[in-house]
Amino acid sequence: MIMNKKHALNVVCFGEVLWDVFPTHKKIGGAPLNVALRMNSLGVKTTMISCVGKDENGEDILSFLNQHNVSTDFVQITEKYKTGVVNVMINEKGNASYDISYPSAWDKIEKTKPMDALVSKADAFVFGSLVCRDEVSRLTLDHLLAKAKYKILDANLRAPYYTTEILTDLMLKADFIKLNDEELLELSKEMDSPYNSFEQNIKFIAERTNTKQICVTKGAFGAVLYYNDKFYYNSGYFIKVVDTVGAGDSFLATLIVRLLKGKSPQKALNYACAVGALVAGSEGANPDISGKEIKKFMMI
Ligand SMILES: OC[C@H]1O[C@](O)(CO)[C@@H](O)[C@@H]1O
Repeated sequence: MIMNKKHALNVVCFGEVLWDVFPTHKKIGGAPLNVALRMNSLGVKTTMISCVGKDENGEDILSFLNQHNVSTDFVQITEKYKTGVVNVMINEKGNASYDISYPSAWDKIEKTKPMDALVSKADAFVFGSLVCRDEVSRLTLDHLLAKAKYKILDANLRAPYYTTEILTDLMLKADFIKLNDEELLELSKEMDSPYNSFEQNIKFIAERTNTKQICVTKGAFGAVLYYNDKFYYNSGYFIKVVDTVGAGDSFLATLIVRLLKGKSPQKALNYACAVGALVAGSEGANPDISGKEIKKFMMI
């Protein structure tokens, strides 16, 4: 990755845009969209590649993104499929589970020529595994991965929509992998890791997938960053959890932006953990959080 503090950063996020439907209300969501919104709030020009249906939910997503200055030039509109909707269930600890409608418009992102130039010029390209559940979007992603210069995989495993084969392929192509602790364990086992420790499994995946940068989140207990052969740790910030929806997405967005801006890995990790905690302490995936609020929270 080329660290460049001077030019204005621009990032492309690829994948699901949808409405998270909670028992009493709905909130905008989709992991790559959550990343795009948070990066944008941190001052990075972000473009979303996705697809919505020709319906009210789709119009609402487009206007939300436009209001928040996330470019929608590459959000396709289809008459054949509905805009994505996800039923979100929150348990007593604030942890979420998802019922993700299929097929949704974002399963059908078609490859176009102008996307190639957009992606090849971007400082970073963010994608996840859920978007691979349908062949149309998966092939488009595969094509774009060959163009992107810094590829960030946010695994975001959503059962039953992934296979170890697809995951391994995505990890092999990625320059940076983000997992949570459960995902690390699951993937290490699937890949026949002989280890039990966190660090050994991270190194194992790094070697197997030829990836120098891996970050693993640990919920309330912070995160571990393996960055060019060194480990960095943050043990978490205390927050009363409202719901964990999108906390990992905002964490990743913040971490990547800080690293791209040339901050030290440790400082970038600390800042990202604080943002993740603040999101978990608010409703939905995309609460507004100011720089002032983050700094104040980190001083507690
Ligand atoms: O992307 C699938 C689901 O995961 C989330 O992004 C949270 O990480 C939700 O907003 C969405 O419904």
